[in-house]
Amino acid sequence: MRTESLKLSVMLLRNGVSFKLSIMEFPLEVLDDVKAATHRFFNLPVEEKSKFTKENSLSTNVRFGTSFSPRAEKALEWKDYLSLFFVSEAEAEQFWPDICRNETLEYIDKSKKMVRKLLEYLGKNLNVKELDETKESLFMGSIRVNLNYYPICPNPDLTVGVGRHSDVSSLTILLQDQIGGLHVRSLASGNWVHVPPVPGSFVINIGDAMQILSNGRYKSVEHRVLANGNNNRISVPIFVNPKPESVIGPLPEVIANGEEPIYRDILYSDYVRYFFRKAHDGKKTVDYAKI
Ligand SMILES: O=C(O)CCC(=O)C(=O)O
Ligand SMILES: [Fe+2]
Repeated sequence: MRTESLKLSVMLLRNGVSFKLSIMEFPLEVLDDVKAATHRFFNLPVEEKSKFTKENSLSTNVRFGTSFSPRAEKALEWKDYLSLFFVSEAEAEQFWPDICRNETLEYIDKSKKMVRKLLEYLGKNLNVKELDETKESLFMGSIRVNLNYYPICPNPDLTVGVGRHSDVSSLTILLQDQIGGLHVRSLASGNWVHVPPVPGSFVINIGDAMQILSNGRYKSVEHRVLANGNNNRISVPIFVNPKPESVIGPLPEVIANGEEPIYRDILYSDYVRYFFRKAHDGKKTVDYAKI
C-alpha cells in the first residue's frame, strides 16, 4: 500500500491562526478510495439512493437526505448527504450501502490514530494528562461520517452549499476534494477566509463539544460552503463526538484552579437534538449550554 506522510493543518484553534501541527504517516490511498466511493454512491440512480432516506432506511444510523433542515430553511442548502453513524463493523455490514461501506470503514479505522494524537495534544492544554476511558468517551465516544455531495447549482448566488454553522463534534476530520468553497470565519477579524484544498491533507475543525468541555478555551470554528455554478464537489467529514449519553460540561481539570464555569452540564444527545431542530445559524447553538 502506498504510504506518504500527510500534512495536517489545524485551523482557527484560538485566535484565527492556522498552523501545521505535526506530520504523520497516513495511507493516502484510503483517501482516494473514500472519495471514489462517495462519487459512486451519489452516481447511483435515485431509486437506489432513496432506499436510505429517513422513510425507507432500515436503520436510524443510516440516512440519505438533501439539505440540512429543509422544513426550517428559507432557501434549501444545495447539498445531498449520506450520514453514517458508526456502531460496529457488523452493523455496518448489515445496513450501510455496499457501494461505499468498506472504503468508509477503512477511512474511519485509519483516522483513529490521528484523532487520538490530536486529542492528546489538545488535552495537554487542558491539564488532561491522558486519554483514559472517561476522557475517551467524552472526546471520542462516538463517530459519525457524512458523505457530502454538492451538485452544480444553477443560481449559486441564491443559496449556499452549507449555511454558516459550527459542528456539534469535539473534533471534525474533514476531507475535501480539489474544488474549493469551504470558508471559515476568523475570530480576530470576523472575515470569511477560504480554506484552499491541499491534496493529501485534512482540515481539522474544533467543534462545540470541545468548546464546552474546555470551558471556552478552545472555540469551535464557524464555517460555511458556498454553492458552485460550475463544478460538483464532495467532502467527507468524520465527526468525532462524545457518546450520545455522555453528560458534557467544563472538565474538572479545567476548572480545578478556580476558573468560573461558563457552561452547564448537559446531556450530549439533548445538545445534538437542539442543534438539528433549526436551520444553520452561525454559532448561536453553543449558547444553549451557557450558564
Ligand atoms: O463540505 C465541507 O467542506 C464542510 C461540510 C460541513 O461543514 C459539515 O458537513 O458539517
Ligand atoms: Fe460543518
